Amino acid sequence: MEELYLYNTLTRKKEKFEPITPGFVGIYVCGPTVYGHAHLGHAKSYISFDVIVRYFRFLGYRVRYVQNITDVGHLVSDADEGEDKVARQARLEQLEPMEIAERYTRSYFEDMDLLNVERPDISPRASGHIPEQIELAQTLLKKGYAYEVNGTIYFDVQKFKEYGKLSGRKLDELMAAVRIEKNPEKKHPADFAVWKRAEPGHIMQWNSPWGRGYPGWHAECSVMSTKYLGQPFDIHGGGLENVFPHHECEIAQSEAANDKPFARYWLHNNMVTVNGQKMGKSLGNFITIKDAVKKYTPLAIRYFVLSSHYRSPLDFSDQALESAQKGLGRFHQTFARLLKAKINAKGKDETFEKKIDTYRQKFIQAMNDDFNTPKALAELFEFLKEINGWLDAGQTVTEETHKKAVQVIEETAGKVLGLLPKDYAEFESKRSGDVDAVVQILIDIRSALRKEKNFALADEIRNRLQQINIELKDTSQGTVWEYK
Ligand SMILES: Nc1ncnc2c1ncn2[C@@H]1O[C@H](COP(=O)(O)OP(=O)(O)OP(=O)(O)O)[C@@H](O)[C@H]1O
Ligand SMILES: [Zn+2]
Repeated sequence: MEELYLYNTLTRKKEKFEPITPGFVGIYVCGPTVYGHAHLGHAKSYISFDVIVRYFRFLGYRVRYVQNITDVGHLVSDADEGEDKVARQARLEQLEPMEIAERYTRSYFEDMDLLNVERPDISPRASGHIPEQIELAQTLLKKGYAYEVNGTIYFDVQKFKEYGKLSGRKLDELMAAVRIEKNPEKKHPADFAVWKRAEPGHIMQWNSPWGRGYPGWHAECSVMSTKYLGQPFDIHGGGLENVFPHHECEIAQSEAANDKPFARYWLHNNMVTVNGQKMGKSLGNFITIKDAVKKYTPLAIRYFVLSSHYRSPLDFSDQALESAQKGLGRFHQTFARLLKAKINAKGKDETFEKKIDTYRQKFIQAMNDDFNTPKALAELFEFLKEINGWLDAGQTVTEETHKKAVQVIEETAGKVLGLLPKDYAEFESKRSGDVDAVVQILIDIRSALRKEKNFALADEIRNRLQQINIELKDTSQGTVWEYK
């Protein structure tokens, strides 16, 4: 198996990927908080991890991909304060919180399907794992890593010596950095709620050994990842802004509760920005995927995301998306040209086969270097240039080599990057076949008209075809046609 290197936020370096169980990869990625339609920021996160999962599968691993749905517990402020995001939206739309969660979960999957993002293997919901989250709080209390104040269970960060190892933050710095009003219930300002008591009027609440309450935001990811992947598991992913506090807290509570490392590799995607500022629901500077697809094709959005590295920020602009749309258009055009090319010899073309192997290898090399999609795409463009050269006049197009070129594009650009429409090959060959047949009928009628000296009507056929970019050429072998 190829050697794959990935950048691990935990160790701050690129490391060779070694699965915990040979041949298997367990990956957990923080999913959306379902209180609004997904935006282009989400597109970057979930397209990036989709390609990562697809690439592991391409390498031959069996992957279990778990991505949660946050339908409870994510408060308006990441620091345990304010209203629940889903409950707030329910109040605004005058619906049940679970109606909001259901509506936006469906909307999320609709959008991801459009963007050709494969569905995770398991999409667990926070509200479906309340007993597990209560159990986590109980274990932490029993082991002395947590304390109860009036029905809220706080994690005691000072008890967990490694707190800060992911984000590189130190407890005393955190103490100094707290700007928000100090919560008198907490022993240290960085302590966080594993379980919270429900204040009067809080809609989503459950029974617990400490009275009515609801889980803290970080608890769901700790319990749902390990429930389905075991502890430790291979890869934990999410957006960069979740390193602190979310992922730092997940590590603390899971490692404290189970005395085992939590996840081996931590992968974080950078942000989609607008004029340099993070695109976010709370910030109101977002473009929903539903709006974006009114102007750009879903695959152009996907291509836009993959044209920068997942760890690089990506600034949104109409201009950038327009150029992505054009770039992908060129890509599809050449691929269509390859599919439609006339094969004029049997067997293979050794020289071109070598080139195909080289480009396939270069694609793999780029992806093995921390999933470098911009580099992989650049290699594919070079490959397409070569294909154009190969197809240009006078070349022999051999059957086997043609098939191999198509296959390599299908597996790299299609299977791994997801940039080819699902039924592309079928659609293109069927469409070009139909056009061929129809134009041939017109060519035959035109010849008959010319024989009858009805030149006016014959010319009309030619001119009308020209208006739709189909050019007829009268050669010594008869009339042929091509796109202008
Ligand atoms: N602008 C963005 N660029 C890249 N990833 C993002 C962006 N915004 C959110 N994400 C990622 O999408 C995932 C789900 O985010 P979530 O729905 O919980 O919150 P959010 O949309 O960031 O909320 P808000 O926009 O209110 O901050 C997270 O992993 C998050 O890091
Ligand atoms: Zn999470």
